[in-house]
Amino acid sequence: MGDDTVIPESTGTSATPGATASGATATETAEARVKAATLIESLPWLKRFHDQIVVVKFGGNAMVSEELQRSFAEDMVYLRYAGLRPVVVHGGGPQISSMLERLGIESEFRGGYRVTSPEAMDVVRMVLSGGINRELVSHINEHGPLAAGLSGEDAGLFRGRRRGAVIDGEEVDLGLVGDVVGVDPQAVIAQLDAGRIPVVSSIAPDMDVPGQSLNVNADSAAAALAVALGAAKLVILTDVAGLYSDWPNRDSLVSVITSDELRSLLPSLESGMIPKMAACLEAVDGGVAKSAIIDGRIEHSILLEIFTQSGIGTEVVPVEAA
Ligand SMILES: Nc1ncnc2c1ncn2[C@@H]1O[C@H](COP(=O)(O)OP(=O)(O)O)[C@@H](O)[C@H]1O
Ligand SMILES: CC(=O)N[C@@H](CCC(=O)OP(=O)(O)O)C(=O)O
Repeated sequence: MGDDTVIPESTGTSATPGATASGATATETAEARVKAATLIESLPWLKRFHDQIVVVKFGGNAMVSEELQRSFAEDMVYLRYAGLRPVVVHGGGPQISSMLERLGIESEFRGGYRVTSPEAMDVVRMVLSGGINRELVSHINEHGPLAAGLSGEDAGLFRGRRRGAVIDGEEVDLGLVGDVVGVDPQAVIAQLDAGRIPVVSSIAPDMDVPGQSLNVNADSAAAALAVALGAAKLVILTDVAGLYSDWPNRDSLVSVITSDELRSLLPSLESGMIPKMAACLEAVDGGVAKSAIIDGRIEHSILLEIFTQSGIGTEVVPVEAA
C-alpha cells in the first residue's frame, strides 16, 4: 500500500496501462486516497464522541421509504459500533395523518402541532408506539439484537402536561397535545448500559389526568430527553436541507446559528419548523453542546453530520461557542 509511482507505459512491466508499482491504476490510487482521507477525517470526532450519548430524532418525513428506514437503521448500528451511544426518538406525522384519513377522522395542524381529539389520540398512539416504533426496532435488529423499543409512557420515562397555543394573539385549544415537563431517563440509561439502542416514541402520560395519554411533538420529546440524558448532541432528521432564514428562498440556508440568534428568529418561523427549532433551542439552553437539523432523505447524512468537519444542514450552538 502507499506506492504511487506511475510506471510509464513504454517501459512498464504491468499489463495495465497507467498502473502503479503496486498494481493499482493512478485512478484507483487517487480513489483510495480519497477514501482514506474520509476515514481519517472522522478520527477527531470518534475521539470527541466516544461513549457520548447522541439523541437522533427521525422525523416522519425523513422515513418515507423502506430504503430510508433501513439506511437509518444501518447508521444507528454504525454509531453504536463506532463507540457512541445513540438514542432514537421518532416521529411519524405523515403516517398518523394518512391513518386518520383512512379512518375518516379529521385532524388539523395549528402552529406546527396536531389538534388531537381523544379519538385521534388512540390513532397517534397506535401508529407511533404500535407501528413505527416496531418497524425501526426490527430494522435495527436485522443487524443483531441491539434495539429496544420504549414509549414515553414506559417506566415513568416522560411526564406530560397539556399545552395550549397562542396563535395570532388568540388562545387555541390543541386538545390532547402535551409538553414533556419531566423525564426519568433511567429506563433509557439501563438499555444504553446493556449496550442497546433505545428507540423512543413521543407519547407521554398526562400528569394531571391519570390514565390519559398526550400527543407530544417528537422534536420536543427528543429535546427533553437529550437534556435529561446530558447528551453531547441532538440531531434532527427531516425533509429539508436545514433551516432557511428566508423560507422558501433556497439561497437562505443557515449553516450555523447561535441560540440567541435563533431565539430572535423563532417568532417569524412557520409550520413544522417551529417545534423543530424550538427543540434545538431547548436542547442547547439545557446544556446540550450542539443541535443540528439535517436532511434525512440523503442516505447516511447523519454520518456526514457527526464524522466530518463541515457537517451538513444547520447547527445550533450556544452563544459562548460561536
Ligand atoms: N424556515 C424554514 N426552513 C426550512 N423548512 C421550513 C421552514 N419553514 C417551514 N418549513 C417546512 O417545514 C418542513 C419540516 O417540518 P415537518 O414537515 O414537521 O417535518 P418532520 O416530519 O421531519 O418533523 C419542511 O419540509 C418545510 O416545508
Ligand atoms: C402534537 C403533534 O403534532 N404531534 C405529532 C407527533 C408525531 C411527530 O412529531 O412526527 P414528525 O416528527 O414526523 O413531525 C403529530 O401528531 O404529528
